Amino acid sequence: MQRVVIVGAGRLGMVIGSGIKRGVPDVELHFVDATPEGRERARERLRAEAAAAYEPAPGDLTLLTLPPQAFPGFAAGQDPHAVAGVTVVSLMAGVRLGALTGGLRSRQVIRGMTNIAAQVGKAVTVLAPDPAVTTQGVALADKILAGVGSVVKVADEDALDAASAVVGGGTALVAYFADALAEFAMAAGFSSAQACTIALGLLTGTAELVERLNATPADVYKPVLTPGGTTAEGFALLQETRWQDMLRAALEKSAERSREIGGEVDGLLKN
Ligand SMILES: NC(=O)C1=CN([C@@H]2O[C@H](COP(=O)(O)OP(=O)(O)OC[C@H]3O[C@@H](n4cnc5c(N)ncnc54)[C@H](OP(=O)(O)O)[C@@H]3O)[C@@H](O)[C@H]2O)C=CC1
Ligand SMILES: O=C(O)[C@@H]1CCC=N1
Repeated sequence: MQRVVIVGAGRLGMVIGSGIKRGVPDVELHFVDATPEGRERARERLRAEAAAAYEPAPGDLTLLTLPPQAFPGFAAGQDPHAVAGVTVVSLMAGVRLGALTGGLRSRQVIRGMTNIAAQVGKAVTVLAPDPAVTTQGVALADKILAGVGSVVKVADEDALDAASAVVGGGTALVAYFADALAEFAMAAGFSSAQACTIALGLLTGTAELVERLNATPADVYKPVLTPGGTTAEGFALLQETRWQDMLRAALEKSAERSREIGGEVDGLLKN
């Protein structure tokens, strides 16, 4: 049975754990968490083993879902010989490969980013392996994370700061947008349940169209803009207010914060 150890039973750790339980067969799920509450959460909700100390075994896949700033303290307590036989995937925003490999004193490390859609098997996970990770290590990470959604591999870890913004935070942006649509429907007199049905239909219907038509999102929105019609009128206002530029700027802010967190963690590791 493949052991998967999730370090950090917080929001992301629990979601990934539940996605793995649901979507990946023959996995023995273990949690490590700093607090009794975190460990209890993992035991109760996921019926997983949970411990305070990280005790890796050769062949494990370890997923790091700690707060980035907690990584240096966590890494300092680890025995590099024990970690050597393990493939480690960090899902922490900003923490750079150099910090991960230096902190853990192992090169079997992959920097990744994912999102909470893992809970329903629909995450996108971006992986940037350290060049020294074995083929088996990459294949193991790929197999487990493919069980909770799609996997995208990149050679340059710089893409991971953008991924923090658009992949990690993207679910929040999409839900925030859908929330505005639902709010509009409610303000127009639809009940909260009806507004939710409308928002959900828009999210799933649009996603399915993009998928089934093998299209891009732009391919899907353009045919709705009937010349002289209602949607084009509203879109004109969005374009006037440079709404897409605003969204890009917000994503760039998030990516910048990811780079900044990377710097903070590098600083903590040096001290
Ligand atoms: N939330 C999300 O949607 C996403 C989060 N991420 C990344 O996941 C990581 C966690 O985020 P999130 O789940 O939101 O945060 P949470 O604070 O909910 O989870 C972090 C968990 O780690 C535990 N923890 C802290 N220090 C240690 C330690 N030394 N050893 C073991 N466990 C520890 C915390 O325990 P306690 O609370 O008791 O301190 C908590 O349970 C971050 O690095 C974030 O960048 C990435 C993509 C998406
Ligand atoms: O906001 C954060 O820092 C984390 C990483 C991406 C999503 N949540």
